[in-house]
Amino acid sequence: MATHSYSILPSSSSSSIHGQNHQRLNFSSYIAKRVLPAKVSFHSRRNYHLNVVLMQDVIAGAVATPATPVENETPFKKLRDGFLSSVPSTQEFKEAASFDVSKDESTVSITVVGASGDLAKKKIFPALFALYYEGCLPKHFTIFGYARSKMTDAELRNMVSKTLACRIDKRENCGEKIDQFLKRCFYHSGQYDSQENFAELDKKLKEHEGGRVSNRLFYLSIPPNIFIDAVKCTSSSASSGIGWTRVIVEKPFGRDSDSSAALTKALKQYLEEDQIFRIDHYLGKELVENLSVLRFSNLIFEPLWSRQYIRNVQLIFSEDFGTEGRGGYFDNYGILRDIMQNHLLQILALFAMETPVSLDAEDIRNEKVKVLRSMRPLQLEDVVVGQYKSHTKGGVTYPAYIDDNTVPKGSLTPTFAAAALFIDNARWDGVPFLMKAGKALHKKRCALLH
Ligand SMILES: NC(=O)C1=CN([C@@H]2O[C@H](COP(=O)(O)OP(=O)(O)OC[C@H]3O[C@@H](n4cnc5c(N)ncnc54)[C@H](OP(=O)(O)O)[C@@H]3O)[C@@H](O)[C@H]2O)C=CC1
Ligand SMILES: O=C1O[C@H](COP(=O)(O)O)[C@@H](O)[C@H](O)[C@H]1O
Repeated sequence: MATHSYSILPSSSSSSIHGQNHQRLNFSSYIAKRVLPAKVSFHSRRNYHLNVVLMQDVIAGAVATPATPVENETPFKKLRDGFLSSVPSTQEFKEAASFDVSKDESTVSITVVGASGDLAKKKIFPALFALYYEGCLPKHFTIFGYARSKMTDAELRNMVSKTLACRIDKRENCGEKIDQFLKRCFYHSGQYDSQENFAELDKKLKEHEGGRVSNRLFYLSIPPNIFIDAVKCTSSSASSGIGWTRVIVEKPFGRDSDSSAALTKALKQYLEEDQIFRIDHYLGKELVENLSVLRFSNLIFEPLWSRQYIRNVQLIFSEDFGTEGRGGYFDNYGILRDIMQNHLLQILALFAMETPVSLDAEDIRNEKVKVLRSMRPLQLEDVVVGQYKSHTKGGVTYPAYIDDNTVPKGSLTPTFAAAALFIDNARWDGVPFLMKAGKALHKKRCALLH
């Protein structure tokens, strides 16, 4: 396990956090169960958290059940029932996607832009395989990896195969399924700003689509500073002529408020809003989904969920590994923009928000926005930043952040940050929300303590 020492960086290299609330698509642990098929809408039927299976057990067991309250048909009860009933089955996902796996003759082509990278390997390909394994992809689908790195189809398949596992309940025919899935995976090497390279991709996609109605999904698994180039080329040279074209945009959505607004404006030049899907995968984690169920499904929690009973709230993210070749992305953003401004801030907003009017995505978003607007601007004296140094333990030497050859020499980008945030409203007045996030720490964990 890598245990690095940290150097504290000068305060000039720290950033203030401006709460933004762009993400709206929840993936279930990166298993985008409602993402892909023909005619599919990215908005779930219930419009909100879908993957809440384990919470029912918690509610039934581990979490104290209060004396049975008198249950009138109150808005709270409706909301609670909404949360409790939001346990989808695979069948429900298929229905939500409104496609028939066996009959639909349209195609879905999924292009993972940045396929050579960390996110693609660790999460996107495994998630796509999980969808395939569960029968949630339509009959005709193709997956293309796209990146600058040179790779053959066979090399991509080899890379992807190392990350696939049958994590789902039934493990029958797993090997066979993996082989079938890999046969649907292809690779095209190109620049992110080359219309010509995207036109070549378009040609290959058309060959696979075979003249059917073709729906295309582009997953931008690349650093945000190249989103616009990629979207521009996608839109001009590789969008679908006879079907929908959609783009998934990763976080961080810009570097600050201005660049975020500029990114939105630029995306709108090439895409309609309903083609853009902004993602924060922490919203699909069980911990996060369970949070809302726990809170809004139990009457006992409501009176306890405030400054009267909570002294502080801690949001902790730590990883026991460093950047490991991701400097090309990470060094431009640092831990504040990589983790705090999006993942931890989303959790904070969900934790602190008032009860939404309904489970509708807009109602939940509105409550989250109110929390963010009530937040006090972060003061420099309430932030500490640091960067991991080299460390030797048990004869093993772990590299410093700046030893990663993808990190620019002398970089001061923070890989660790801790901050105290405050929400100036009646519920949370005076309660510090303490965020801590770091790479190359003692252990991998994400925790919410209060
Ligand atoms: N890694 C993760 O677990 C997660 C990442 N994300 C988000 O996904 C996106 C990609 O992250 P991740 O995969 O980790 O990053 P990587 O550093 O692995 O970059 C992905 C790919 O983008 C290309 N690339 C990297 N840096 C540059 C650059 N400066 N200019 C042009 N191309 C570049 C590389 O492909 P090539 O050189 O072959 O073109 C690389 O393989 C980020 O927005 C990140 O926030 C979100 C959730 C989790
Ligand atoms: O968004 C990101 O998340 C991962 C951590 O995700 P997890 O689901 O494995 O906890 C992080 O490694 C990466 O730096 C960041 O971009």
